[in-house]
Amino acid sequence: MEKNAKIYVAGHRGMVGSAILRRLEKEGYNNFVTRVSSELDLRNQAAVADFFAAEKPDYVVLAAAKVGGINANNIYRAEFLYDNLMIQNNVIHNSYLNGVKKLLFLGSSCIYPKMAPQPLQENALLTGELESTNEPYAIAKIAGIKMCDAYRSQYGCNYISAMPTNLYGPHDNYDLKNSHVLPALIRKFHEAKLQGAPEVEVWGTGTPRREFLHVDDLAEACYWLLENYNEPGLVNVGTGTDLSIRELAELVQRTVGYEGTIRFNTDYPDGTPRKLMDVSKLAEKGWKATIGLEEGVAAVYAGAFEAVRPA
Ligand SMILES: NC(=O)C1=CN([C@@H]2O[C@H](COP(=O)(O)OP(=O)(O)OC[C@H]3O[C@@H](n4cnc5c(N)ncnc54)[C@H](OP(=O)(O)O)[C@@H]3O)[C@@H](O)[C@H]2O)C=CC1
Ligand SMILES: C[C@H]1O[C@H](OP(=O)(O)OP(=O)(O)OC[C@H]2O[C@@H](n3cnc4c(=O)[nH]c(N)nc43)[C@H](O)[C@@H]2O)[C@@H](O)[C@@H](O)C1=O
Repeated sequence: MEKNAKIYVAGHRGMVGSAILRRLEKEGYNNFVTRVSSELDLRNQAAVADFFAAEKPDYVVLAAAKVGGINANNIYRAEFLYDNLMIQNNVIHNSYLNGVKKLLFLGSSCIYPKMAPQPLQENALLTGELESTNEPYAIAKIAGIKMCDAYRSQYGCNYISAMPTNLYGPHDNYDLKNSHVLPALIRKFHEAKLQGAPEVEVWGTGTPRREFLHVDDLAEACYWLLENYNEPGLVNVGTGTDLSIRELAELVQRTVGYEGTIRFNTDYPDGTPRKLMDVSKLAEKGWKATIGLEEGVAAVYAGAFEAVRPA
């Protein structure tokens, strides 16, 4: 990308968008276009069309989405499907209409079938049934991947799709009901320590396995992809290692220094039993994650409660 290129980072206030913006700024890019959702609701077709026609960005990073953990995905099923389809349809189609040179679409590891062989290879897409708790979100994200590919094949658009594993980092969402597991556990253990509570509730059985990538590593990968990657289909972004939710809870407990016990509440769903990314496609091209989980969680915990956002 040219250093003076005009780059629209959609969702620049979110965890991922803000990390990508920081990474691009570090590289010397300074011609950004941004809008918060109250200024530009990306579900609004006419407003998005006007915005693209007026701003004419050269590059687009699509990090705006309706995002949440297992509980939010399961409850707000209509919003996860409608909002995400509308946002990505409007942004991708208007990028095409306005000659955007390259667009990066962010999906998620939940696009893969619930029982796909592990580690999850890119070619597992659409080979089996999805996990029910996040099916609406996954269907929207799969549509986004296919839309990028269709616009590439019919119109020659250079639109690429990256599938990050579960993420954490600065500007995460710490809402106890709607967030992902890692910020939720950091907050729960932190508050239990402050209050001297005897136990912390962790959802599900503790046996599901997840992989966690620091968002600064994701931003590094996205920068690399924007500079170097121009292929159809999807590319996984992760660390290639996972741990059980029980092990994760124990890691957070150690980090926080909480001395009570952990209680698993099986009224909450486990979701997908395992989601470990096969990251060999990116590794073969020379990219790999650098921030270890213990180190990343410690750094996030140190800064977390400055970054808590309202529910
Ligand atoms: N967090 C994770 O663990 C993972 C995230 N991803 C993907 O990464 C991307 C970013 O996620 P993340 O940063 O975590 O999410 P956040 O919730 O932190 O940020 C999402 C951003 O999207 C914007 N947004 C939401 N709805 C609208 C709308 N209707 N109009 C305009 N903007 C909107 C918000 O803007 P505003 O702040 O202005 O309201 C917000 O800044 C998503 O595509 C997500 O699917 C993929 C895998 C894992
Ligand atoms: C990134 C990915 O995130 C979502 O999928 P998920 O990985 O299942 O999400 P999660 O982080 O919320 O949970 C991971 C595991 O952890 C357990 N768990 C324990 N205790 C808490 C807890 O307190 N909060 C939460 N949220 N989970 C907990 C929880 O029961 C589950 O077994 C997708 O919907 C989709 O949005 C997506 O793309």
